[in-house]
Order: sequence, then C-alpha cells, then structure tokens
Amino acid sequence: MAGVTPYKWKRKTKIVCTLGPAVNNREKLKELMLAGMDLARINCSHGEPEDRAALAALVREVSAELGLFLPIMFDLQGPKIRLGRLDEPIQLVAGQTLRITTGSGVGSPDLLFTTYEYFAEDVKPGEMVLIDDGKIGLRVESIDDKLVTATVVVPGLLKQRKGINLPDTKITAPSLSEKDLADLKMAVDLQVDFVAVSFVRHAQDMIHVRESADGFGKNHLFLIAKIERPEAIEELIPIIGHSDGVMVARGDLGVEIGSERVPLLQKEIIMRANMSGKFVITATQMLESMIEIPVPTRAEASDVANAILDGTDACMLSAETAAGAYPIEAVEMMSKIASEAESHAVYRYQAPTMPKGSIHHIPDGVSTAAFHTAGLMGARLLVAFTNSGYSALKLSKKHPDTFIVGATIHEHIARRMRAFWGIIPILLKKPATIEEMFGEVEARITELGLVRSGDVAILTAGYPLWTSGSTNLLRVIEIGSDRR
Ligand SMILES: Nc1ncnc2c1ncn2[C@@H]1O[C@H](COP(=O)(O)OP(=O)(O)OP(=O)(O)O)[C@@H](O)[C@H]1O
Ligand SMILES: CC(=O)C(=O)O
Ligand SMILES: [K+]
Ligand SMILES: [Mg+2]
Repeated sequence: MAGVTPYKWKRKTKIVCTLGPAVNNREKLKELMLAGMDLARINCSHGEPEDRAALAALVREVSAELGLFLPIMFDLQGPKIRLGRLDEPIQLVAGQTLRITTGSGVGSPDLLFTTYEYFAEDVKPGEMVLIDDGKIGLRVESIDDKLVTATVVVPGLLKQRKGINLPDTKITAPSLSEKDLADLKMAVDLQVDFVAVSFVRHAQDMIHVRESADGFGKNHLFLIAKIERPEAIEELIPIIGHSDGVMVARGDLGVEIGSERVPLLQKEIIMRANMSGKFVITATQMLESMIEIPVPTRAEASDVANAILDGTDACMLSAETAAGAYPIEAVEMMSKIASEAESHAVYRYQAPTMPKGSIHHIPDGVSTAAFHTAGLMGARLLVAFTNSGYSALKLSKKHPDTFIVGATIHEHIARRMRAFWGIIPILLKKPATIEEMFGEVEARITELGLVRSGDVAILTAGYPLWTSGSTNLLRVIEIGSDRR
C-alpha cells in the first residue's frame, strides 16, 4: 500500500511497560523511554506508597528531560486475595487435607492463613481455591465458623504470600478497599493519567471509582476496567460502557476461567471495546520467556502479532520489564513484532464499516469522513486538533493506514493521547486564529519528518477553537502548496 507510513515512525501499536526493580533508576527508565515505552504502569500491588510516589516523580522528570509526553498508569490492587506468611515453603500432596483461616499469623502444614477477611463466609463446599496462578488447587470440603477445610487436588510447593483465586465463589469483598482508595487518591494528587481497576465485576464498580476519584479532587483520570473475573465477562458490555478503556488481563483471567478460554475471550473483549470506540490493552505473558532469555519463543512473537491482528490498541509487558533480565530488549522486540504485523496490510485489523444513519454526533461524522478521505486520497497523515482528545481517539479507533497527529494545547491531553493507537501527540501554544493554528501544525509536522512537500494531510478541527465536543471541520491540505 503506497504512501501510508510517515518517514521515521515505525509502529502504531502502543507498548505499556510495567515498572519495577529491573528499571527502577534514572538510567534504565531513560533507556526504556528511548526504546519506545508509551505508557508506564505502576502496579500498586507491590511496594510502599512512598515508592510509588517517588517512581512516578522520576518518570515525570526523565520524560520531561527527554521532551517526551509519557502517561503513567496506576494499577490498583483490588480485591486480590493472598495467602499469609510461611516460615518455609510447604510441599503439598494430592488428597492431603488442609485448614485455612483468616489472620496475619505464620502458617504451618497444620493451619494456613489468608489475608481475606470474608474467606470462610464466601467459599462453599465443592468450590475451588487456586493458589499461585492456579499452580496449586484445593477443593473446599467444609466450613466451620472461620475455619475452612479443603483437600489438595492439584499438588505443588506452597510459597508464602502467593495470590489466591476463587473462580467459583461470589466474593463479598468491596471492589475498592481502603488501600485502593488511598492509591486512587495518590493518583489524583500526583495527576497520574490512567488508573486500571483490578477484578472489576460490575459496571457499578467503575462508577464507584469515578465518583471516588472525583471526590478526591479535580482529575483527568482515564479509567481502565481490567477484565479478569468471570462476572466481568457476563457484564462486559455495560462495563465497557462505563469505562474509558479495558484491559484483557490474561493472568488472572486464565486462572479464573481456564487458559483454554483466554484466546477467544481476548478476541471478544477487543472486538467489543472496538465496537464501543474504547481503548483496549492486551496484557500478561506476552513475551514471558524474555524475563530470562533475550529472545522470545516463536509462540510469544505470534501472540503479540495476533493481539495486534485482533485489533488491540496496546500490548503490555509485565515482569519482562518490571523484574526481568532484558527489559530494554523486550520493548525493542515487541516494537519490531508490532511493526512487522502492521506492515502486512492484508492481514491488518480494519474497523468495520458503519451502517447508513448510524452516526448522530457531528464530531463522529467528521472523524469518520476524515478517515475515509485519508484512505481514498492515500493521504500521508491525519491531524486532529483536539481539546479533550476525543476526536483523536475516534480516529485512532478506526486504525487508519496513516499515523494520527493529536494536536492539543493541554499537556495532560498530549500525555494521554500518547497511549492511543497510531497517535503522535503535539503540544501547541494557544493560537489566536484558526489560520495560525493550521500554519503552526503544518510547520511542526514537516519539521518532525511526518510529511514532505507534496503529501496530502487531512485535518479535523472544531470552530470555535478549543471547545470540547465541537469538531465540525474537515480540511485537506497538500504540504508546501497553495492547494487547500
Ligand atoms: N514493583 C515490583 N516489585 C517487585 N516485583 C515486581 C514489581 N512489579 C512487578 N514485579 C514482578 O513481576 C511480576 C509480574 O508483574 P505484574 O505487576 O504485572 O503482576 P500481575 O500479576 O500481572 O499484575 P496483577 O497483580 O495486577 O494481577 C510479579 O509477579 C512480580 O514478580
Ligand atoms: C495484568 C493483570 O492484572 C493480569 O493479567 O491478571
Ligand atoms: K494490580
Ligand atoms: Mg490481575
């Protein structure tokens, strides 16, 4: 396909990197940013609040030094259930009986502890208790007040503080714990860009997070619902409707519903998010073997490519960047796989065409027209002048052949747009007139090497300038010419 790739930009799929001990210093963060990290994920399940604040500050500092717009995402722990402490690992054998209760004591082969307050209330005889990503499986036999008796079904070496999943159980724990609220408040205070909500069960959970965040003060949080519980699959459409984006959180999802169901659910979640115009991240074990080895397996390379063909906007690295031996190599590898996957136009995900009469919102009509005009004219670049990022996201979700410049006067919107598929954010000084605005952007996209003389660029804007939801103009320009 001719004339579709701006000259020095290589991929449109974005890369989310989980930060952790492997990259927890200025030098490594800088390398990660230069290798192409598009969204920095800080998992609130690890470390202390002070560590998160310090890490977020360091990310802001280093990205500013490099002149990059880089958003930060806090990933809330949510109602994650954990095993308590053990003095040493315990070897479990099939058929063995165990007793588990709630408390902060040190467990023994005789009695284990969990941090989860309602453990004995919630589980029922016959339900499964999965520990350490399902490596160990127990079946509940009986409950006596606070004491649960279970039989080992899947044996293994039990290690302290491992995660517990209760796929069959109705969990009464609130979706937002005190700790989650404290982390959410910190996200608001630090002006973090994205918050990912773990173990979402109902649309109401997302409404509750939004209201809580708003209660903490003015914020621009983009809220991501992590799909990792069976209940969320049942309520996928309303959850997507009440979120700004979703994450296919394959780690816990696989434990909760079985690995064999993950591939098709991934496709369904991505498809539903795309139909709703919502941002979508595919996460967990994408290049898992690169935690220890500098090259991925062929299966992992295929997994990244296939998530892109499914239509994901971003792919996530977890322990590969947080705790692995080759964090930079993992980003570089994911980047290469993405640009290869995108270069085969025949196989590329294409947004479905929309039926007649299906658009009622003027900005959506203009964005859709811009997308088609760009395609029909073989344009080099789409440019969305955007106040809230909405019209840029609208174009992004169509996964066009061209890159999309998201031009804004707000730094937090420039940062947010960085995470979206195909978007290159540009920060503008507030222009006096629309002509001045078009002129500045033409100069900037030329300077960035995104267009050359003779290229066609398609611009959308709103008039009057910089009012949210006002996109009502489509302008076609030929770079370096008077044709416009
Ligand atoms: N800040 C950190 N400190 C220590 N280890 C980390 C940190 N972040 C990640 N890791 C390591 O990387 C692994 C994967 O990281 P990640 O945070 O993505 O876990 P996850 O299980 O995918 O997320 P979640 O806890 O939300 O389900 C963790 O199991 C942990 O070993
Ligand atoms: C990312 C995450 O939380 C998961 O895959 O479970
Ligand atoms: K988490
Ligand atoms: Mg999870």
